[in-house]
Amino acid sequence: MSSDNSTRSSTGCSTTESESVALELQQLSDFDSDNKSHSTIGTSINIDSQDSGKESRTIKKIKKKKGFPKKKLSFKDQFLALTLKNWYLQKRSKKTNSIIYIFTIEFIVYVFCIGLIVHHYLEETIPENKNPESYESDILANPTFPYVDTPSGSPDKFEGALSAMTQNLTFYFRRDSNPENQFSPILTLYDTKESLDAEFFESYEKKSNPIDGGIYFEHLDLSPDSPKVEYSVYFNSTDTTSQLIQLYKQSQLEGSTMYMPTFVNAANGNIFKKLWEDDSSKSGDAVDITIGLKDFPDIKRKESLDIMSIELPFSFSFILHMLLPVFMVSVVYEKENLLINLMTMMGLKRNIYWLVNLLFDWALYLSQLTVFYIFVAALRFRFITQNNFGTHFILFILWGNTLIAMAFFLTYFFKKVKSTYIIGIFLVVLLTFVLPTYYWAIDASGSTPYSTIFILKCIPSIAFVQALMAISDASAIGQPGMKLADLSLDIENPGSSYLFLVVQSIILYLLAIYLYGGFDTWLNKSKNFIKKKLLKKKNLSQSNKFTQEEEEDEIPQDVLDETERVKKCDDEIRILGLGKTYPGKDGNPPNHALKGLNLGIPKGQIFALLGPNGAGKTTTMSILSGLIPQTFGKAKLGSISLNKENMDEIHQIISICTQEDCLWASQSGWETLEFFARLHGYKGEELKKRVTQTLHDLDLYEDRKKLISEYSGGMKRRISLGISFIVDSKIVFLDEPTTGMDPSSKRKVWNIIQQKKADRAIILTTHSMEEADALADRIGILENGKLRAIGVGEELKKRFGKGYKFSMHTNNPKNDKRAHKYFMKKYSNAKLLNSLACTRNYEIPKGDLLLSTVFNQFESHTDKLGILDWGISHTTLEEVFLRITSENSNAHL
Ligand SMILES: Nc1ncnc2c1ncn2[C@@H]1O[C@H](COP(=O)(O)OP(=O)(O)OP(=O)(O)O)[C@@H](O)[C@H]1O
Repeated sequence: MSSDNSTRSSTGCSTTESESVALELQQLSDFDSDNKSHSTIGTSINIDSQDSGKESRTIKKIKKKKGFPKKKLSFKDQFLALTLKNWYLQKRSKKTNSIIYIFTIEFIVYVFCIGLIVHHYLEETIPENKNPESYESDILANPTFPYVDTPSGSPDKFEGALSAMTQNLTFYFRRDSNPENQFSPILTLYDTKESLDAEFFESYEKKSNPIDGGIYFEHLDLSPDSPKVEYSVYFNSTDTTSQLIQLYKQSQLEGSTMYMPTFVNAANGNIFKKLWEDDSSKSGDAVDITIGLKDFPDIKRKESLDIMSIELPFSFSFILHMLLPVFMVSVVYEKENLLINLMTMMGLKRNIYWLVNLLFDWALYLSQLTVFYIFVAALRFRFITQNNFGTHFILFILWGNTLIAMAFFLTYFFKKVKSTYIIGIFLVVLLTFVLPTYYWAIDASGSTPYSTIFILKCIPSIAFVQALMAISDASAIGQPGMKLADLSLDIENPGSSYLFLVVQSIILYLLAIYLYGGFDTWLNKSKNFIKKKLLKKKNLSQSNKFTQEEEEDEIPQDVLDETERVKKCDDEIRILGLGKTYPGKDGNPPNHALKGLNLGIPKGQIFALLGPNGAGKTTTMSILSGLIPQTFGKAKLGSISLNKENMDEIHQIISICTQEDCLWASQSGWETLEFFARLHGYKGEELKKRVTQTLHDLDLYEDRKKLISEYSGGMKRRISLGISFIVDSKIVFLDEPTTGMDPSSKRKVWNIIQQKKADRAIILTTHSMEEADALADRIGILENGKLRAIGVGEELKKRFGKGYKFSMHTNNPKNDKRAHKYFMKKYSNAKLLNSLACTRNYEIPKGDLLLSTVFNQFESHTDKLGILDWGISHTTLEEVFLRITSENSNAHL
């Protein structure tokens, strides 16, 4: 088996491909003179970025020697290009974000309209004192208040009241209507302070059947060991009564018949009585009694129901949460349409991409916040009038930061815009209603352990809503509002939520950076160190496994020659032993998609990489453009070695026309090209000229203002091609650039590619043999991850073609038979391929035919044999392709 599969190498030895790869890798020192490591068979397979430190030193040297492109893509240019692109997209974001915006706007209108209606029409009247501060509440706070007998008839009523006091009842005394009993108070019980207030106010307004006073127990604990009582005495605030207060203060009570002190005495007397009745041993002990004096309510304040204080934590947190899917969608859209990859391959630095997105998200967030503040300020909601501005503004800023961090982090897990919308809205409902309601419920129970509150506040939305609720509560009716000084780090205080939000945003940003590979350079160094130390053995065994499998294949001479050439050449693109193994999934074995490719492409050349589906063409392009890392092997683009550390430099010298059209549907053709040109630093007139010229070349100038979504498939393909040529890159990758184009567009595109090749090295993959024939200076046929043939098109046809194709067309069936007889007589080795309606096609083996002889033979017999038309042609590239690929697939069977 091995002898059958061996082929003669240039030195005359029998060589297999795996040996050759090993050999090639041993000679990597020629390929990269500064890098002398990794040259043994086993370890050389895994060269990737282990030598990153050395590599960067190497690059610097080479840059000096060969003149690395002086014009580096600048931060400013990239920032400006991205900002303008985002601005164009935002202008038209109605299309992409319409559902969210409509939903949000409707909700805002709904909430604020209800707020307005309630604010203006559902007013509540609250009685209160004109001057509530006029009496000190503790003037009677004397625990050893003297006992005074209550007026006749009243003690019984106090008894009843006191027994009911355990339920915090309020009561008042009304003068008996019988003039004889006018100093005998009548006791009336009320169960709420509000109803008592209302009764007092009515009595004050009517000035008839006046109420003399009342008592409202704020605190009543008659436990024998530590009794504590707190109550307020209401009285009618007439001049006489005011004087009485003065008298009372001076303890000039003897002989007084006035009611107010009497009430106090009565209340105290009965409290003591109640206490000491049960335990006479305590008789005479001091009891902690706090007594306040309250004027009758004498004015009515109209207070509208401040709906915002009640619903704001939920409604506004919902509105702000709705920005989460909006933030996510813009990134996921660019991920789904491979736009982030395209922009990166075209030289965009990822950190600038995220920075511009961050700024745009902030702009959107702050605009929503401004709308909110304008509304609440215009309507004078207590949330804004009562609370210190800093308390809520700081909270909203911290929340904005956390929300954006959360959006960045979550985008990593989404691939499709549709699922982002659906799951995003579901998340919003969960985060704004379900979880906070749960938190509210358990918080209201008052017995939640600190640890539970802590865990719940680890969810960013709960930390935010908790703080918002606390600030709203602090400014609810009757509350003074919140000041910055009120904030603390206590877990139940909103201040702790601020800290939670800061920590959460930092964690989320770090996670997002990690997931998107922001720490890769740093991690790679550590990983490589560990790999070197610990996993050396594992790598060796994996590499050998692959090598053994490959030993069964033979390498054609032209491929071997190319390998030798690449080692010594100075081509713009040099690929040596490049391989890719995709890990096996769901129990499938790993897929060796590329098995040691050796190839060199000089400047000014178009190289067509042909191959059947799954041959490894796109994998090759993806590795070279840095989209995926190689599993083994090396490549150099210009003077830069292909590895992770050098990707930024590589992206500055390459451009790509991807297999899929990676375009923004809501950008115009002009804007798309302008964006990529700006990315590469073109400005002003030069930029305009370039975009105009490219659009003319692509025959799209007339349609430049149309949105990409209105372009046909062929037009989109042309714009994709335009992207790869609008910048001055040294290396261009064209992945099936003319798929779906009509023949005339195809030819135009071929012309453009031909014109642009002069100072570029171009790799073209295509399934169109006609295209490869028309464009390629050299052709490589890839099959099952290996190069099966390489050379100039004509050479390949000669080498792999079986001979010539001859066809003739006669004027009638009789002549058709005669002509066939004549032909077979002259070329007995020829094979009739097909015959239909007086047209016959033959295949003539190589070497049997001299074109001048054929010409003489048939030109002189055309009239005799009734031949209307005849022709002879070489084997087509398609036949070569089919032959090479079918031979190899047969060999594999
Ligand atoms: N991300 C991936 N994960 C696993 N296997 C992959 C992945 N991408 C490609 N492959 C496999 O690698 C092999 C080469 O695929 P590739 O896309 O490079 O072929 P291709 O020559 O470009 O094919 P086509 O002409 O259809 O575009 C195929 O077997 C394919 O299934």
